[in-house]
Amino acid sequence: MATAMRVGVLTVSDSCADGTAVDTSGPNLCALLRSSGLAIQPEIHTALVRDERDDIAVTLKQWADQDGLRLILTTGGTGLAPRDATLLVIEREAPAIAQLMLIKSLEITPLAALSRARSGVRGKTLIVNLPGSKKASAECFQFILPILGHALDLIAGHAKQVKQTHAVLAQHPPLEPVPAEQSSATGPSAAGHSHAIAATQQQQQPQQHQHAHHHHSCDHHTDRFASDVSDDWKTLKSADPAQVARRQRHSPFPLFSVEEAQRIVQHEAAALLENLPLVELSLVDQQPSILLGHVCAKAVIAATPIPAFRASVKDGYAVLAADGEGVFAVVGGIAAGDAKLPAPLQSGQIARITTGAALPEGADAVVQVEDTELVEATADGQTELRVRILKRASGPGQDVRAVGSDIAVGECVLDVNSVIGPAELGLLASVGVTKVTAFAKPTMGILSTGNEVVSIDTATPLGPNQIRDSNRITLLAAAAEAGLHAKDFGIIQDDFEVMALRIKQVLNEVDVLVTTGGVSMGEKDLLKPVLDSLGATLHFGRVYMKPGKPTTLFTVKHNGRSKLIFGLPGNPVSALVTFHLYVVPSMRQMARSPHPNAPIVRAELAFPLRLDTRPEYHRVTLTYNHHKGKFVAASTGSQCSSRLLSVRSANGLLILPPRTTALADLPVGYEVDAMLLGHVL
Ligand SMILES: Nc1nc2c(c(=O)[nH]1)N[C@H]1C(S)=C(S)[C@@H](COP(=O)(O)OP(=O)(O)OC[C@H]3O[C@@H](n4cnc5c(N)ncnc54)[C@H](O)[C@@H]3O)O[C@H]1N2
Ligand code: MOO
Ligand SMILES: [Mg+2]
Repeated sequence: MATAMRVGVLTVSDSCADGTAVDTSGPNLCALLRSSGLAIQPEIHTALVRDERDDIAVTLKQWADQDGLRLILTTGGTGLAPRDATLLVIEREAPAIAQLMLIKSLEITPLAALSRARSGVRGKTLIVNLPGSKKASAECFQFILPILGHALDLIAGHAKQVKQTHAVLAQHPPLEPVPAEQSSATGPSAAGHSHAIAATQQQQQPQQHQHAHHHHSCDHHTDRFASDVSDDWKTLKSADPAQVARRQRHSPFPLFSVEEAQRIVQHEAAALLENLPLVELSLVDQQPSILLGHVCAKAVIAATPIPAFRASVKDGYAVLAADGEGVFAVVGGIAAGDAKLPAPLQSGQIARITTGAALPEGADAVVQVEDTELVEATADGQTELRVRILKRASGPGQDVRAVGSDIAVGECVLDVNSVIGPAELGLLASVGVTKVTAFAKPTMGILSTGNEVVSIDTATPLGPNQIRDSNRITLLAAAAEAGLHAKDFGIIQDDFEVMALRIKQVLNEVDVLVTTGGVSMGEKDLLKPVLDSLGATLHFGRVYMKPGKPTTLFTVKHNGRSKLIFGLPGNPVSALVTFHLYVVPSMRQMARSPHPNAPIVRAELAFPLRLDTRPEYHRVTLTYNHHKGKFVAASTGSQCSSRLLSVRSANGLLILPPRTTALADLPVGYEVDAMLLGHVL
C-alpha cells in the first residue's frame, strides 16, 4: 500500500450537523482506520453533513472525482428514511460488501435487517455505507476490514499486490474472519459463535436486542460515551447471576481502538489532577527512591554561588600568574576542607594546594604538580622549602573555578516541570536546599481477583485447580520500575459482595485502582457488574488489541473524589502489557510528567511474523545495531497471553496492525513501530 493513501470518513447526521449532538462515530472510524494496517499513514479526510441526498452526493463526488480518495466510509443515514444518496453517485454497485456486514451484524441483532447500507465503486473510489452508531459502525468496519485491502488493490489496478494475494490464498487456508467477537489468544474457546446459538438466544431473551443498534445516534456531550454502553450492558447488569444458562453470549461492550481507549484514559485521568495537591519533599527525611520522579512545582533559585570560594581545579601550587617560571619559596599549604587558610601570598611565593581547596588571598592561578620540580626540602622530607615552576601559568584564573562559575547566585537550579532525578537532587543538595515543592504523585492500589489465585506466601501446596498469583508482584514491580507509587491490596475472591466491600475499602486509600482478572465473559467475571453496583461509570469494556481485549476503564466518585479503576485482564501477559499501555502513562500524566508516554522507535524484524487478527503488541528484545544504524527486534517466542516467558528479557512492544488479505505475513527486515519499555541493549 502507498504510504499516504487518501481515505474519507463522512458522518451523515442531522443532529450532529445541527450541533445538538456530538459525532463520536466519525472520529472512532478515523482511529480504527489509522490502526487498521490498510495504509501505513492514511491521509484521512472527514466531513459532517446533514442527512440530505444532495449534501451527501456533493461530498462523495468531490472526494472521489477531485480529491482522489480511494476509500470513503460513510456513517449514518442508513436507516429506513427514503434517502439513497450513495446509489446516486456509485457507478458499479458491490453489494456483497454490504451483505457481508449484514450477515455478520445479524448475528448481533435482527435489527440489522433494517439497514439500507450500500457499497460500490465510483471511478477508482470504493464507497461503503456504515451504520450511524459508534458501536455498530466500528463492528461493521471490522467485519469488512479483511477484504478491504484486496478490494482497494483491485480497484486501483495494483496488479502486483492482487497477484500476491491470490498466490497467498492459494497456499494458505482462508484467513479467519475478523474478530469482533472472537478470541485468538487463549485458544479455541470463544471462536465462531454459530448463527444457531445467536438465534436461539434471541428467541429466549428478545429484550436483549431491542437496542437501536443500527440506528444513527450521536452521543451527547453530557454523557460522552453513554451510548456505547448499549442496552446489552443494562441487560447484563440486571441479569440474575445464578441463571448461568441465560447469560449473554455476546459481549455488550463495543471494541474501542487502542488509540481511542488511550485518549479516554487521558481525558479521565485529567479529572484527577485536582485531587493531587502540592507536596513538600524533604531530602533529609525521605529516601532518594521516594523523591525520584516527582515533578517540581516551584522553581528553586540559587541563593549561594557554587563554588562559594575560588577553588583549585588541580593538585599543585597556588601562584601569582604574573610571577611566571622560576624557583619560589613554598610558604605553606592548603588542602580541601582545612579550616585555616594560609597567609596572603606575596609575589615570589607559592603555596601547595589540592583540588577543591580555596585559593589563598593574593594567589590568582594554579600550576599543576606535574609542571613543577622540587628544589629544596627539609631533611625529614616532610616539608617543601623551594619548588621550581617549570611552566608558567597562562594567566590569572588558570585552573581556578571562579566564585559562582558553576552556579551563579540567582541562577535557576530546578525549573517548574523538571523531573527530579539524581542530578536534580545533587543540585538541590549543593545549594543547600533540602526541601522542594513538587506535584504529588498519585497512588495506585493493586488487587488480584480470582478464586483460583493463591498468594505466593501460602505454604500449603496448590490445589488441582489453583494457580499462584504472579500478576500482583509483576505489576508492583512494573510500577516501581516506572517510579510510580503502588500499594499491595492482596487477592479477592470472585464474590459479588466481597469484591464490592473490598473495592470500597481500597478506594479510601488510593487514587487509582488496578485489578487483574474477572473482566471477560465468564460467569465469575464479576468486576464490571460489581463496579456498576458501586455507581462507577464504565468508559470502555473492551479494546481491539492483543493481548488485552477485555481491558476495562471505570471512574467513580468516592468520598467526593474522582478515582480511576483499571480492570486489566487476568492473563499475566495481558495484565502487564495493558499496564504499560494505559496505567503507566496515566499515572505519569497525573504526576505532571512532561513525557508520560514511552518512546516509539522504528525497528527491523529479525524474524518472520504472521500478523494476528487483532492489532498486536508483540513482545520483543530490541537491540541497536550500530552497523545498520537502527533497532533490530528479536521475538520472545510464542505470544500466548498466558505465557509470561514472552515478556522475559523484552524491552519493547512491536505495534502491529491486524492481519488483512493484503498484509498477513511480515518478512525478516520489515520495519515496524516499537514501543521502547526498557533499556536498549
Ligand atoms: N468467551 C470468551 N472468553 C474469553 C474472552 C472472550 O472474549 N470471550 N477473552 C479472553 C481473553 S482475550 C482474555 S485476556 C481473558 C481475560 O479474562 P479475565 O480478565 O476475565 O480474567 P480471568 O478469567 O479471571 O483470568 C484469565 C486467566 O488469567 C489467570 N489469572 C488470573 N489472575 C491471575 C493472577 N493474579 N496471576 C496469574 N494468573 C492469573 C487465570 O487463572 C486465567 O487463566 O479471557 C479470555 N476469555
Ligand atoms: O488475548 Mo487476551 O486479549 O489474552 O489479553
Ligand atoms: Mg474470565
